[in-house]
Amino acid sequence: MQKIDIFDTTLRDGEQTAGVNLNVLEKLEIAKQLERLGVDIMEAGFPASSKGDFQAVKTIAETIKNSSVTGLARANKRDIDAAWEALKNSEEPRIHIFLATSPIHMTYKLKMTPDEVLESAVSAVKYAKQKFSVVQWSAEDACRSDKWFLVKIITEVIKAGASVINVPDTVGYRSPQEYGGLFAFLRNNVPNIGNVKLSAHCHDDLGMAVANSLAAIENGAAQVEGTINGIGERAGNSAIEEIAVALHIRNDHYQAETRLKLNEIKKTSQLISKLTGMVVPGNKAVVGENAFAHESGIHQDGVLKEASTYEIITPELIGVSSNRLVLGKHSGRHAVKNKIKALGFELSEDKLNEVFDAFKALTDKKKEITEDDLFDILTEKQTETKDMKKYELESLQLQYGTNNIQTATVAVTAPDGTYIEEAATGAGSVEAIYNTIERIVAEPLELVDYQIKSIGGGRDALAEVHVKAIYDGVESGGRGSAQDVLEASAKAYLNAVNRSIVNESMVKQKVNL
Ligand SMILES: CC(=O)SCCNC(=O)CCNC(=O)[C@H](O)C(C)(C)COP(=O)(O)OP(=O)(O)OC[C@H]1O[C@@H](n2cnc3c(N)ncnc32)[C@H](O)[C@@H]1OP(=O)(O)O
Ligand SMILES: CC(C)C(=O)C(=O)O
Ligand SMILES: [Mg+2]
Repeated sequence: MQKIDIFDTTLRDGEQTAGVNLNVLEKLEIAKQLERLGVDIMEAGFPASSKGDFQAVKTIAETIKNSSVTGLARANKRDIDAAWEALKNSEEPRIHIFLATSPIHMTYKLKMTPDEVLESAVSAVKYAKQKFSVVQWSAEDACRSDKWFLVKIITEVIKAGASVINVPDTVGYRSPQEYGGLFAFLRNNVPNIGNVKLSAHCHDDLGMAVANSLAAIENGAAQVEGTINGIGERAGNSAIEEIAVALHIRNDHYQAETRLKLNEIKKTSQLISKLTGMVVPGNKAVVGENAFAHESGIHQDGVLKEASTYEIITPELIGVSSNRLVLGKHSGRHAVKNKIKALGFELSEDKLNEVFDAFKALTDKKKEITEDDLFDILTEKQTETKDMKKYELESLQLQYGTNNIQTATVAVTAPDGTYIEEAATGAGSVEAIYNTIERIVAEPLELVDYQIKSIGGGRDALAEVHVKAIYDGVESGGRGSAQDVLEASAKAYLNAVNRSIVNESMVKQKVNL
């Protein structure tokens, strides 16, 4: 099994993400977590770029013991000196010098000839080698460079003292086949390539960063660079967690491994998302909120029977406690039944069908059905008195205006089966509804208490209303839940009426006995 070094650049290339700016303490916290994750090398920043970054790299270099710490430098003495001052007290002082080698960058950005670039790279590496035990050199924009020029400059910087050669796809331009091919080409054509480690550094402009990094490994890269959650300049860098998990899950194919503690991945991802403000998309591979969530009935059924039917990665592998079966529009009976059991309910097949129907009806109104929603359906279904005829809400309509008297129109089916529709007004919407219901029901009705709360969280949470009312001289509690507070209010009031009717009839039955 080949060992692949993980070079994490979350604190340097990751921090180059537009809008991200980490202070020293935030960088230090991330560095400690990267050390716990077990990255081999962390690039803590670019010491010459600012006082803050210099201080961050120095603090991290002096704190972290179980990962090597490095810093970026341009090919000039000032940057190399700044890097040395920041890194000299680290366990293994290591510098990362870069210089662009592509015609586009040399001509327009550096305004240097290839010979000047070669000379500058060699003298920077020689200078750095007098101070640092490990010098890494990167050919910026290597993938748009002339490959024979790459051979020439890499040969010379190795002679000058570089022990790691990085071949970045700076603008995410290459396909996996091409990028892997470039590594094979360099291995075959740079005479002293055997003296160094080859490193891959990919960007995600065309969505191929991770695939390219894996292709580099297949063609001799012994180090891969990237960031957690794939953050970074423009479309970002290779996501380290994806590379590491791919190597682990497909080690039959890659025959390579890292020393990362994979069960620290989720925590690391969450910390970095929190401190950078870069939200991880739900469908992101490995660390997305939905990476272990199943919504559709056929998948949920499969996962309940055997998780590996639809999971190639176990949640525990990356430090997530369990998968999630999300109850929603696409869920089937198996998953609902499983959740009902987990909530402690034993239902007959008939009751299960009723609950399932109510569940499906709710999915037309709500995206995700929470445990609280299901519990609400279950308690409603378990406690309803089926054999008793009662008032049922058919429709509710409100006319509302901030400075108006409110008007409600309520339609119900009465216990004798007749359809009744009434309208009434009130100072508020609930009062208008309750005045209308009082007109509908046969006996006098009086509201004693009204309370409302939400079931679960979120904007689409169900509303639950509890009332106390006296109907025909009998006091009863009533409850109603619905996504709309006014519908829940109407249901609760009618429920109180129905329960008074039931209570009254039970008392009568006892008297008759
Ligand atoms: C591919 C990458 O990710 S490379 C890393 C990119 N990261 C960053 O740029 C983040 C930090 N950068 C900064 O804070 C600033 O750019 C600094 C402090 C480094 C430099 O700032 P300034 O001196 O104002 O220069 P500015 O950024 O405008 O221009 C860059 C200069 O460096 C030169 N340069 C670029 N790369 C290199 C290199 N590898 N070696 C030497 N010089 C270089 C450019 O040609 C340009 O030189 P010029 O001023 O003679 O035209
Ligand atoms: C500094 C270099 C390695 C870089 O980030 C790139 O080329 O993308
Ligand atoms: Mg980069």
